[in-house]
Amino acid sequence: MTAHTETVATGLRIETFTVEEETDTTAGGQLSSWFEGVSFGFHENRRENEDLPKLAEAFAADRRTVWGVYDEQPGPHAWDPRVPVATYATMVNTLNVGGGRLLDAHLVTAVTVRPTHRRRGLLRRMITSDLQGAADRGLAIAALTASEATIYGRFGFGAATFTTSVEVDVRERFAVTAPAYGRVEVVEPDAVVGLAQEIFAGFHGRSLGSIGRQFAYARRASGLWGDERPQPDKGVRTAVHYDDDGRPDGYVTYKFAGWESTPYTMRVKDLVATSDAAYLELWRFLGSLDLVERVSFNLASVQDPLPWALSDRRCRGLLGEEDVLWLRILDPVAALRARHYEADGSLILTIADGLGYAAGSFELTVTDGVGSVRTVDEGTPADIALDVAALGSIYLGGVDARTLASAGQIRVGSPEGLDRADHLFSVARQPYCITHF
Ligand SMILES: CC(=O)SCCNC(=O)CCNC(=O)[C@H](O)C(C)(C)COP(=O)(O)OP(=O)(O)OC[C@H]1O[C@@H](n2cnc3c(N)ncnc32)[C@H](O)[C@@H]1OP(=O)(O)O
Repeated sequence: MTAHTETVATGLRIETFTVEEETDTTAGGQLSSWFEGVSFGFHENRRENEDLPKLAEAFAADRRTVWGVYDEQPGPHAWDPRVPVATYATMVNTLNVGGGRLLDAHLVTAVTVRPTHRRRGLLRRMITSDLQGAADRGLAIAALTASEATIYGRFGFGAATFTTSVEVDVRERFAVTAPAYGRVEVVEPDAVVGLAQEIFAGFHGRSLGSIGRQFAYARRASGLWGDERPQPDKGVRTAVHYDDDGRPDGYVTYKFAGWESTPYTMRVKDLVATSDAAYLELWRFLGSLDLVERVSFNLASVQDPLPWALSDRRCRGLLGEEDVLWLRILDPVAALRARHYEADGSLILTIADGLGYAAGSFELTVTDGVGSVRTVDEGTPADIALDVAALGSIYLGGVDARTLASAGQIRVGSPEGLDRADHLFSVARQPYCITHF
């Protein structure tokens, strides 16, 4: 259902619409054509018409708003003008901001601009208009996962959470030393969806930096849906760990890389645990898979306990680190108030924001882990001065203020002020987001 249409440049029309259960999913319809645009932008296969109803159901459940830019003056033989030359989508889900607090965040996804229309300001047009709308609706934070690290800083987003890619040698020398508990069951895909949602909810509530998952996630994790299409991926298997009282406290879904791929490798698709102990039990299970020599996992925490729980820590090889969540603070007062703090103190910070939303000087005072924020006069000497993108990076504690000061991203009023900034924003457990959207 189209909510809004606007001409953005000569011959270019922007349309935003929401997806509902009754949305037309036939080939050539608005939604089907929009998916064609997204698939083109990410170099994926064309969509199968039969998949559309399931994708529409997922988008309706997520309450997504979808944007398309249409070329009204296509050249001769140009592709179907119903297929947008630029796409964009948003939804709201929760971000764990520490201490078990969940804050609604504005999530941006499916951003593409056709090569024939790139670098003419279409992304800028969509994202600035969208961020304004999110700010108007009172959302304090926007978030995305970025295809390239060079795109979103200019719009005020900073990299905020990180994961590591690991490869674990699970041959004879692999052994988890932590005491064993509970039991593992292999579970059928149909049962996985509910279990995955339940276990993820437990993880989400206790994990700083976690983003709530969209409708399709549990289906993809279980193999009911494949990565490319909402059709079963019959190679995906799931094991669920139950604690000593029979409560599910973790699951892992995995897929064999094939007999041609040596060493024989099992790829973890999704691994969610509600406690460190359950996490290690799932690794004990993965290490017990016969005929498998290596297990790969690309969403491990940067503070992964696994090597410390192995009798031979060198079984676990570190391949690299990736940024996951990028945050854009839209309302610094609301965002800084919402966050849980592990230390008390006060700080004056001056924020620069090219788009204006977060610009100003603020005093943050934390008492018993709860922040209160007030605006202060512009001339007030600041302890730290930073761009809103740098604030997004330190907001969850994924990088400390000192590191950003060393990198020239934070200007320091006094060494003591930097100490306080470090103290206030630091976290014992690094933020950990295992949701891509
Ligand atoms: C949240 C997500 O969905 S992440 C996925 C992002 N999408 C992709 O990676 C798919 C492939 N790429 C694309 O579709 C496009 O190149 C996009 C969406 C990245 C950029 O769209 P465009 O319409 O070309 O961007 P636009 O013209 O508005 O550029 C805005 C600014 O960003 C800069 N920019 C755009 N893309 C990039 C890039 N890939 N790397 C560095 N800078 C970029 C432009 O130079 C411009 O800078 P300026 O305003 O400071 O001069």
